[in-house]
Amino acid sequence: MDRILIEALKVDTVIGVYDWERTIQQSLSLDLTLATDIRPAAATDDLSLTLDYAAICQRIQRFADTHQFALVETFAERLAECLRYEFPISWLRLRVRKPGAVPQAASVGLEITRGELPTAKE
Ligand SMILES: Nc1nc2c(c(=O)[nH]1)N=C([C@H](O)[C@@H](O)CO)CN2
Repeated sequence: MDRILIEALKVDTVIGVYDWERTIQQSLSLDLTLATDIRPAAATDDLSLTLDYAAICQRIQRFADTHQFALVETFAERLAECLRYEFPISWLRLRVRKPGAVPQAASVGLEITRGELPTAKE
C-alpha cells in the first residue's frame, strides 16, 4: 500500500496539564503517514483521486486552533478520529512531539496507529 507523508508539521495550540500552560500557545510537531492507493490519481493526474496533503495540513491547524487539551494523548486520539472521519484514510500513523516540554530532551511525545492497513494488491 502506498503512503502519503506529512513530516514535521508545526502547529500552535493550547496544550498542557499545568495551569501556566492553559494561558499560552505551544508548538507541536506532527508526522503523519497516511495509507492510500496513489495509482488512480497517478493514472489521471487528478488531485481529487488522492489525499490532498495541503487540505489535510489546513484541517490539522484548524483542529489545533479549536481544541484545548491537557494531554498530547488526547490531542493525538481526537485528531486521528477527526482525520479518519473527514478524509478517506483507512490507516494512519501519527507522531506528536512537544519540543521543549522536557528541557533535557530534544522533544517528547508519542506515536499511534489507527485503522486497518489494506492488503497489498499489485
Ligand atoms: N504522557 C504524557 N506526559 C505528560 C504530558 C502529556 O501530555 N502526556 N504533559 C505534561 C505537561 O503538560 C508537560 O508537557 C509540561 O512540560 C507532562 N507529562
